Amino acid sequence: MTTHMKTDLLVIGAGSGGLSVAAGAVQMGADVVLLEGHKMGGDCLNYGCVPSKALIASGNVAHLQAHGADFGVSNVVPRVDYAAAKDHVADVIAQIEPNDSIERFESMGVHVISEFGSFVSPTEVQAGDTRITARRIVIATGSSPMVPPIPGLETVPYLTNETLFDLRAQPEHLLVIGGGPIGMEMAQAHRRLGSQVTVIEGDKALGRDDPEMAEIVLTALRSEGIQIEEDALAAEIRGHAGAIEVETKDGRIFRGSHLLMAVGRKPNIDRLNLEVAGIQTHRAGIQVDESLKTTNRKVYAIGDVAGGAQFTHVAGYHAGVIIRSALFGLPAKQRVDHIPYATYTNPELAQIGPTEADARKLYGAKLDVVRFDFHHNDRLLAQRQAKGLIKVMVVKGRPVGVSIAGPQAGELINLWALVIANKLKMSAVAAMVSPYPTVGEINKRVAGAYFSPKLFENPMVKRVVAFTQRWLP
Ligand SMILES: Cc1cc2nc3c(=O)[nH]c(=O)nc-3n(C[C@H](O)[C@H](O)[C@H](O)COP(=O)(O)OP(=O)(O)OC[C@H]3O[C@@H](n4cnc5c(N)ncnc54)[C@H](O)[C@@H]3O)c2cc1C
Ligand SMILES: NC(=O)c1ccc[n+]([C@@H]2O[C@H](COP(=O)([O-])OP(=O)(O)OC[C@H]3O[C@@H](n4cnc5c(N)ncnc54)[C@H](O)[C@@H]3O)[C@@H](O)[C@H]2O)c1
Repeated sequence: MTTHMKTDLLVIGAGSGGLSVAAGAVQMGADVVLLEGHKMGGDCLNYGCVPSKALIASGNVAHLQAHGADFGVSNVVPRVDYAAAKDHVADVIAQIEPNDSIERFESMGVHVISEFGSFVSPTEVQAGDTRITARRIVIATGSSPMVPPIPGLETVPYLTNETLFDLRAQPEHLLVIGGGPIGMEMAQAHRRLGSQVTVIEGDKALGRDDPEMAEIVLTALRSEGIQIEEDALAAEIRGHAGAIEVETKDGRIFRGSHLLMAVGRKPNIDRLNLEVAGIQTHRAGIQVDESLKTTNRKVYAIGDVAGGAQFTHVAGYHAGVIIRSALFGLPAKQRVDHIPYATYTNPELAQIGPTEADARKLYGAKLDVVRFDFHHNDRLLAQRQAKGLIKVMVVKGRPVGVSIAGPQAGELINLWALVIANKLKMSAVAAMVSPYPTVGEINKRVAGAYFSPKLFENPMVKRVVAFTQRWLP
């Protein structure tokens, strides 16, 4: 028997985006129903950011143990218990889980229904035995690993981000198809935990990033023993559990014990019955306008399913944009120029705004690019980690883009996220006093590098100083 409900706001999907909308809207007084058909917390908590960063942390500990000698502490061969590392991953998830739990959201006043939702009309969604009519609906159903139709793939056991973190037996040799962020992060974590690793990338590894910055990371990863094969499009897969073979289009053959597929994502739209609600899609996801409204003006789509940048902080940002519009009826448009992202390899890779090549196309001769090499940073020298580069793309004194490759790049980009979000100038960064010796001094030093030619190589400044010095008492 179907129960009927009415609500102000119906949120479909309880991942990074849906939870943020539900929490914000209910605390502002809206009546909110939240549907989750699988696990509260979505991909980020269960199969994405959280487990991947926890496994990277295990790998980093092993790496430190093996590289103490440079610091006067003998190297040891780390004794890795892969299953125990996975226990650590599960424990980290368990620590964060209560924040995303049904109990927490119900205690806030959200009505949570543990069912998948499917549109039955432009304003109604069926979830199990419940039919919900809502004034506004938010689709936040995320994405899933794309599994391409490579001949033979269906005949071998393979891992995705949804199964990797449950694997208890350490892969002897992990083959990773796809050299994007998922592939490279998991390749390094496994290498550091003692597996042999081969990355098979059809184009360029870390190909969305500035090639000069990506190269810094790839060189470091190769030096740890990760085999990274580029222009290696996987074309055929053969074998069985423990002995898998990948053949590329140009005939190269790679053999390993396990296979991880990390070739991108597909939007979770199959169950939604979008046609009945008049919601159009494209290849990457649900079609949305700048205010994140779909082709059904009462329905929004946010996060991964909206087909733009696929990051947890983007889903959270989208939530803020649509709350303004759905709850207060105010105009709200998303910005994309101020969205940073980072890849948590070691060294890390971070980006905000256009890369140097894209900025040159956009701004031509108006663009200044300033660089600062990490080997000038005393703190990183003390830690024997002083390899990296920051590049800032500046137009008329304002940074429009920043690329960072090096230790803590993901932390360093935070300052530039503030600067670009608030359209601050390079002078604001140069005016900051940064504590010595910190890695963060890099940000101030690159701003200094922008001004130093203007100050130190300027004949007018030299003339003014010489003149003033003659007259100063
Ligand atoms: C391995 C990996 C590592 C990552 N690392 C990072 C990182 O370090 N930093 C970062 O910013 N991002 C990272 N990401 C990306 C990040 O996980 C996603 O961008 C983020 O989870 C998207 O949030 P979302 O709300 O759009 O979707 P999700 O978090 O995927 O949530 C969608 C939810 O909707 C539910 N659902 C689907 N269909 C329905 C339906 N019909 N009815 C009801 N419920 C439904 C799903 O079960 C799911 O729980 C990573 C991703 C992966 C795979
Ligand atoms: N640190 C982070 O924030 C983080 C970490 C992991 C994932 N993510 C998110 O998840 C998304 C998906 O990550 P991803 O790494 O799966 O996808 P991706 O699209 O970024 O990279 C996939 C790679 O696979 C390659 N590829 C595709 N088909 C291939 C084939 N047949 N043979 C060989 N290579 C092939 C592509 O050329 C590409 O380089 C990211 O774009 C990002 O938004 C973020």
